[in-house]
Amino acid sequence: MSTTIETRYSSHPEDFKKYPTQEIRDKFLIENIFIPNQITGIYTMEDRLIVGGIHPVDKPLQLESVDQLKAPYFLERREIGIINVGAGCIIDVDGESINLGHKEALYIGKGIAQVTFHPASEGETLLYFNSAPAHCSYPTRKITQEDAEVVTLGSLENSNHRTIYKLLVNSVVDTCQLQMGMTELKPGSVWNTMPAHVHDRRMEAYFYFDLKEENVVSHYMGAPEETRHIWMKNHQAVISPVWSIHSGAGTSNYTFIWGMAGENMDYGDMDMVKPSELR
Ligand SMILES: O=C(O)C(=O)C[C@H](O)C(=O)CO
Ligand SMILES: [Zn+2]
Repeated sequence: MSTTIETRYSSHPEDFKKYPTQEIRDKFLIENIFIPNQITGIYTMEDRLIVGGIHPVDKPLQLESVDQLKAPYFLERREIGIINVGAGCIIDVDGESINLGHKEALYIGKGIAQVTFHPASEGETLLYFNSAPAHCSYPTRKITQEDAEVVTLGSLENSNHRTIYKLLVNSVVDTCQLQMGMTELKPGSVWNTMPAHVHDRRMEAYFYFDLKEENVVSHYMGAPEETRHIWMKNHQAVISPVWSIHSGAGTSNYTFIWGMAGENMDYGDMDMVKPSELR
């Protein structure tokens, strides 16, 4: 088996307040996203999102069903969004070969039985993915940065100047409940998602990359009135339950992928929190 998925259960916001550092890390941080010649991930009970990585090195990897799904194939009742954070590579989707470049996204809908990831001919193959339960089949689509809905937010003065590429959102592609995109911080800016927000309608996962070995991100989570932080490195992901803010400050700029699943498909549906209200 080259596909291994670990289950993580949900946490109550009142219990979360009592967690020591290691328990917060064990329950929310995903430290090892890329394992050579493996497809690995976490099946979180937060909206049943699967968060993972695909890292073929010297052989193609096939997306296989896992025990948690009790399904003949992975996408029998699911959709998946994949964002390439490594070298350009080929993905076979039901016999069609798709070339996916760096920072491009691929949406594959429910009902696709055969998905194979090939190692890049040059450079590392690093594919980050989110997968959510799906009620109907939408067509497979590659989404480039040119196809994305792009917004630039923040300012250098507030250390939060960043460009948001909305890749898998309902103005760009049809999905059942998955939304994904990528936010690039400009040099000199370190804060993402500040002012912070929550959205009871959708959980979220963040994956940090483009971060040099010596740099880290302090990711903030928890209810706005009682936050905690998790120190994160390059190529690590974090689960954000619906009651939690999700924001971070790095020791340099960086890029991150956000992905959401849940009740609605409205990217802008956020309950904003003023920086002065955070505790
Ligand atoms: O930097 C930001 O702000 C974001 O990227 C916010 C995320 O897209 C998000 O949290 C969407 O709900
Ligand atoms: Zn959010």
